[in-house]
Amino acid sequence: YPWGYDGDNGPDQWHKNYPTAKGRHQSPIEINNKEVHYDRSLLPWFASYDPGAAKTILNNGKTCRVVFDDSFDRSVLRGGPLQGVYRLRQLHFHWGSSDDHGSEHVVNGVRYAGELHLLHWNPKYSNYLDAVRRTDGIAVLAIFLQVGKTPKPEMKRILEEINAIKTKGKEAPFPNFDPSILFPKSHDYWTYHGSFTTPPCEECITWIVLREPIIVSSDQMAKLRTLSKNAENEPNLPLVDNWRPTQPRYFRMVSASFL
Ligand SMILES: NS(=O)(=O)c1nccs1
Ligand SMILES: [Zn+2]
Repeated sequence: YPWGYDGDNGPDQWHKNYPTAKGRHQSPIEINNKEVHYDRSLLPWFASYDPGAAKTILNNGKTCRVVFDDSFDRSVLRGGPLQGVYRLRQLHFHWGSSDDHGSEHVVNGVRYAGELHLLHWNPKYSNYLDAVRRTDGIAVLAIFLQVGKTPKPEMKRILEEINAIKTKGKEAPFPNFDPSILFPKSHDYWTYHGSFTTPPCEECITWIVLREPIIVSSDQMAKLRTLSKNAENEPNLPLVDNWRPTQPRYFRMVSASFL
């Protein structure tokens, strides 16, 4: 079923074809200091990524995604709230139509210009599709994009490829890339149990949301907005505002790794 982010197939309608979208463990959520619980037993998280695992970059009409070889424990995330290692499968972005919004998670009322998601799956399950059916199947590391004067040079590599994947379905080789170069200095994080922020919205994700945003320039955000959600031979529809509004937290605890 075609779902999207606006009008009749937007986030408020997703539940009609994807009933889980109205579940009790949906993402994204608002993270408010007053409701966060500092958990001193939370461990630091570690990413050990092999640059050689990077394969391609693509525009799927919904986001810009970089895909990695996840056929063995080649690029993994471990520690933090996680048991064992989780395999890096892909990274992608969410962004707005202007710099004052675009992130999915909202921190103390602050919306960032965008949000980077690095998706990992638990290899204790036989494959990715099996992992998305398990509450501990997926781990997503989320990093906010904040607009500032001194852009992160490491974002350049991804943005240089944008011209090759302008329209839906376009894909380009993206070899030799270690996404940990995009990480901010601090590894402080919040963590909670939630879902995919896109349909079918399975509730299988341990979210690890970094407190420190990475700084991108307004031009870099504008570059992302030059992507189109239509295919090459269709009328141009800018790919912008591909973020889901925050969902009810219900009885979930958001834990912080920092005081
Ligand atoms: N935005 S997300 O990381 O929850 C995601 N949706 C589909 C694949 S990965
Ligand atoms: Zn995402």
